[in-house]
Amino acid sequence: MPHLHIEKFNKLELPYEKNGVSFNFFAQNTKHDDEMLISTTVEDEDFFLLLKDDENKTLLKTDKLTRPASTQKVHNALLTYAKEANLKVISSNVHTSAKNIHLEKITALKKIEYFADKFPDAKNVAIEVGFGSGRHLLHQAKNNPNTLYIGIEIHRPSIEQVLKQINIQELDNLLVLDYDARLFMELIPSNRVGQIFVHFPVPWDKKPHRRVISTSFIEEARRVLKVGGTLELRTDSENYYAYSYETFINFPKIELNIRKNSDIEVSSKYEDRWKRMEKNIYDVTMLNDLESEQFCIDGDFKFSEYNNANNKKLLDLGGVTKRFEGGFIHFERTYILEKGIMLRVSMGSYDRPEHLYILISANEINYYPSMPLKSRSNIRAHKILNEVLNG
Ligand SMILES: C[S@@+](CC[C@H](N)C(=O)[O-])C[C@H]1O[C@@H](n2cnc3c(N)ncnc32)[C@H](O)[C@@H]1O
Repeated sequence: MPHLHIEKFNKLELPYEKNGVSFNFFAQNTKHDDEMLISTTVEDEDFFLLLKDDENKTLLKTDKLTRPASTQKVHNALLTYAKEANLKVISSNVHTSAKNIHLEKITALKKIEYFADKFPDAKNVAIEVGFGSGRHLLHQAKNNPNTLYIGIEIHRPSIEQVLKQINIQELDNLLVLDYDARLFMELIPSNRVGQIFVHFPVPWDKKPHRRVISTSFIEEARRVLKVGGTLELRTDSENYYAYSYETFINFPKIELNIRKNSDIEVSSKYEDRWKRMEKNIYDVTMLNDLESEQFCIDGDFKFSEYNNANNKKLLDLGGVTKRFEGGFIHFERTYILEKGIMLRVSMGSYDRPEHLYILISANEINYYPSMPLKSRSNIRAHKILNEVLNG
């Protein structure tokens, strides 16, 4: 992750704007004096830079939760802050090198709002979850020009690598999304997708709640797949295979096809490695035979009339969790701003929570940098949040 180790931090007078980078406000962690966030905007994208003490040095990097997909924006923000605030940089992995021309004219990288506003109306849609090096995804897109591929990944270097290839290979039927695929599923209209690929997902043997395959993922897959559409899991992990098989077979009615050590058209980097190690490879393909109802999630993320008299009291929320059936809202951290406070929360369902900030000023409350995804559990968590803020 891009970062600068600096000798001593200097505060700029905010707001401050230079070279298309705006620094808007500071947010000081109330529990940890050594942690501060700097709200930053680059080309309409809002995110935080994070300032933190690190073994006698000070570290300036991006906040994991809000960092933008483009590392170029992060580099620009870090270098601009360092220069404008006269920071003495001890060490850095941020390069001032020439821009990567392949990443300059990116149109394939979409934000979650792009899909939330209006899901693409292409006739054939296929999705790959966790495409990694992208070999399979790029191969599919190149060989099926009439299908729109949506690749979802959370690992930035993989995303940049694939964006570069999309540009080089001039593919116009491949979109990339930097997001948790488990949350993305709820945005897809019913009966729209022909194929969902989950190839070599991280097994998460010690943290099974982080696995992509789960009962709710399969439920959503069945809803979004067309009749005849498939969800294809390919894994080298016997544990993951056994766990997934059990999860699939627990459905009262399901059609599965199971194969062992069968080759597919293109072998991914992971697959090559496992094959060299002579590991077995398992495929579980679920064929969807259900026509699902269109679904509509009622509710919104409006905040009710807010009485700021309780403002400071909200700082006591740090560490508090409110639960409801199927979900929760947890107040992770609290911050003091010059004009208000900020809360960092995780909310939604247990197996795919969303992490967000909430800015609370004298008479306004907003999610930052963007709204939660419109899922049932997020709507319910938001209701509880409203009650807590006004309680
Ligand atoms: C073991 S790699 C496999 C990559 C690729 N499919 C292959 O076969 O080479 C798993 C990938 O899934 C991504 N990933 C894990 N959880 C994810 C999630 N919830 N949403 C999207 N991508 C995810 C990881 O970042 C990683 O790149």
